[in-house]
Amino acid sequence: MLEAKNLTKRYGKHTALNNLNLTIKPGEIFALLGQNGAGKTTTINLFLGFIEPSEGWASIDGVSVVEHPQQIKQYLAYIPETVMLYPNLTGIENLEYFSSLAGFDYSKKELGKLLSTAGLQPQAFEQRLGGYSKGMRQKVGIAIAVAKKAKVLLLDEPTSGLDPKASNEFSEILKTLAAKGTAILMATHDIFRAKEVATRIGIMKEGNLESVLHACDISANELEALYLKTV
Ligand SMILES: Nc1ncnc2c1ncn2[C@@H]1O[C@H](COP(=O)(O)OP(=O)(O)OP(=O)(O)O)[C@@H](O)[C@H]1O
Repeated sequence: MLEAKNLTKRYGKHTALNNLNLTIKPGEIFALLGQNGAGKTTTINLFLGFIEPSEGWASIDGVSVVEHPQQIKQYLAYIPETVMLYPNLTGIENLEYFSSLAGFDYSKKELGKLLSTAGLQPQAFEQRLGGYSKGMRQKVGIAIAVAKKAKVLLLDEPTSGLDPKASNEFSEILKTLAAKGTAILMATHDIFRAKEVATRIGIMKEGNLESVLHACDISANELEALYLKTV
């Protein structure tokens, strides 16, 4: 479970995130929408412990991000817009390396199964990452998250630049992970993808979480209209 309580980040006089109160339960996919500079990445970076809050706190399963940064790293997986992996290693070698860093020792067969579950085609397993498409790299990122048994998945613009098919596959994988109990927070500019994949959607403006909706209560067109009205 992800929790933010009065979470605030200021840079000098500028408030990047203002008094965020948010709980994301296991099995939930929460999509954060908002214009450039709304505070989406700041929110994710506070959960990751990349930056410290000015006020309030962020926690994962009740464990404070600021007080227990090492413990938090075991709980979460992060998929940025471009997943950073080793281009000279193959898909399976990257997965092996990153899961061993997290303390897991998988057999080749288990690693292959993890990559398959993330949607990667078997012929790509032994190919170097340098030749992978963005969608393929995202799948290795997902496989790493599953290999780490991450309770929480943080994603920053994960589908930007993916073609519609890859983006759709990615959404399906997120839904499968959520169904297994992962709590997912995803920052995105893609209103339609947010409506399609998320259980709840938050719209941010100038550091404030202006509204939170259940995806099932609103059509994509209504969401777009509300978004445009809010930002
Ligand atoms: N290191 C920093 N120093 C000063 N201001 C910062 C810093 N990082 C972010 N900001 C400011 O905080 C605000 C929120 O930025 P943030 O990156 O969270 O927005 P965002 O919603 O993720 O935008 P985008 O969609 O462009 O990624 C912006 O006004 C940004 O300029």
